Amino acid sequence: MKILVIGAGNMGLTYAEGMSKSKLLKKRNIMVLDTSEEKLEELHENPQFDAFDDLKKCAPEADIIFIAVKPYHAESVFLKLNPLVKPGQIVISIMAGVTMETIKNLTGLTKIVRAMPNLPAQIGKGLTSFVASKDVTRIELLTIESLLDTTGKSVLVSDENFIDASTGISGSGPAYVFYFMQSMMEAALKMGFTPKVSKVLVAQTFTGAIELFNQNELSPNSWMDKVASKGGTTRAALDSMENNNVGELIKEAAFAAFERAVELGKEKVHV
Ligand SMILES: NC(=O)C1=CN([C@@H]2O[C@H](COP(=O)(O)OP(=O)(O)OC[C@H]3O[C@@H](n4cnc5c(N)ncnc54)[C@H](OP(=O)(O)O)[C@@H]3O)[C@@H](O)[C@H]2O)C=CC1
Ligand SMILES: O=C(O)[C@@H]1CCC=N1
Repeated sequence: MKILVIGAGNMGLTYAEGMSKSKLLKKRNIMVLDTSEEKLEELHENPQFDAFDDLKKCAPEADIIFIAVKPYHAESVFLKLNPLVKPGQIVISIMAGVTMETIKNLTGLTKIVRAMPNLPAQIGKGLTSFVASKDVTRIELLTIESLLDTTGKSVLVSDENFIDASTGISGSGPAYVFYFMQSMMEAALKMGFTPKVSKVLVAQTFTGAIELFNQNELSPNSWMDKVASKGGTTRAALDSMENNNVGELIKEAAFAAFERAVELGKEKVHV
């Protein structure tokens, strides 16, 4: 099996590196294509991959074409791929919003997987939701799941709408966590801690809370109750958040990302 990754940015390279460790692949069966001179220079020095700047030289060879360019480059890539592909090739797209229908119409391929990963994939702690067109067989789906799992966990969803929805939760979600961290670090600095100590206070608090949360089935609300003493400091903070509607604003933000993913799917992408 040969895989072509188009777009060697944050996510494309992460997946290329993850998949190259898969037992399903023989050595050097990952081809990577990018348009940036700088990226190509780095890729040529990487012994794990074969690097390309021309689709004609690699697209016909691939069993799986993994597309990781920005959504506004999607159409240009699809139109260049169209005359080069052959039936039976599988496209996996991780581009936010770009629909399976667009991919099918513009590439002419019918075995399509739309996936939504997130940035912690870079350290093997990612979450990828994915959905497949009906032409993808059960065995192919198992192969794809195993490839996606090289960067963390995956969740197969029943409907494409859940890919846009999961973009609002897990795809964009790491940025919401960083937003919260940033605010807590700014508060720590304002209280007089050094940047170094502020970082440790915040990072270890997040790590500890997540590890506790993952230990059992308790809800976040139940964990909040364990931290908050009646009339104490945590209650003061949680009341302040409630009074300022922080919870509702976070939900609104997640829906803004979901809606933006749907919108991206309707926008005409640039050629
Ligand atoms: N970053 C994230 O957390 C997540 C991103 N995604 C999705 O992943 C996709 C990639 O995002 P990300 O990795 O952050 O983006 P990057 O900009 O880091 O990577 C995209 C790469 O593709 C290159 N490129 C542009 N046009 C072409 C082309 N025609 N052929 C080949 N390569 C091309 C870019 O080169 P150049 O820089 O020169 O333009 C760049 O190296 C996006 O569609 C995004 O929606 C999904 C989930 C999470
Ligand atoms: O911001 C974006 O559009 C991409 C998709 C999810 C995370 N990053």
